[in-house]
Amino acid sequence: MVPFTHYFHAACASPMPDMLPDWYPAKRHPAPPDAPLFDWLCHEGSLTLRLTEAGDRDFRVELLKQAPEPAHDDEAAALGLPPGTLVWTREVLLHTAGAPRVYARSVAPTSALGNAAVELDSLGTTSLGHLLFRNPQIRRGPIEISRYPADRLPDSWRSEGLWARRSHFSDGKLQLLVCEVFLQGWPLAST
Ligand SMILES: C=C(O[C@@H]1C=C(C(=O)O)C=C[C@H]1O)C(=O)O
Repeated sequence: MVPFTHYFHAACASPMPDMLPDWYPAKRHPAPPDAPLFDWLCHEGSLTLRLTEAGDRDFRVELLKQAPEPAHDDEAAALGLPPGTLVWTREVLLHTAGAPRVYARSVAPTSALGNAAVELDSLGTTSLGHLLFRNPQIRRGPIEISRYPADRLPDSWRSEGLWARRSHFSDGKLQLLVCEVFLQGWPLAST
């Protein structure tokens, strides 16, 4: 007979089901956050530029990771890919006014990096926003918002219920899904 403790440990060891984000078009979310965070989530222009201005030009990108990895299920669905497809992935922290304020994760099918492939691969700590917003061929799709699963965030910035937004950037060939999570302590005192 299998002892009770065996069942107990097996139950504790089993992975928690992945909490999924619940994306809604920003203006149709049933329980959106208050201003000014909602205004930041809905902002269609460059977040890099807005954060740079809000931090009085004290802005920098900290590169956490840039590598191919399996897409999360919601990312794969948004890009029309089978679950788990390997995608080009870039994760950064956007620092302004002396601290990380936003975690950003951008993913693209490796076959859809388009003409930007070389530039994307060599971005380093240059903001992706510079590349996206200086090219008039690249259009932003509608912004969606959701609370973001804590277990997808870097360890030191893990917190339940943080707000995120995502949108799709494309010039026809490039297919890039950019997700930005507003970290704890938001909004900035200056906003
Ligand atoms: C999309 C933008 O670029 C920002 C910069 C990123 C980066 O360097 O990886 C990622 C997402 C954005 O937060 C923007 O500035 O709006």
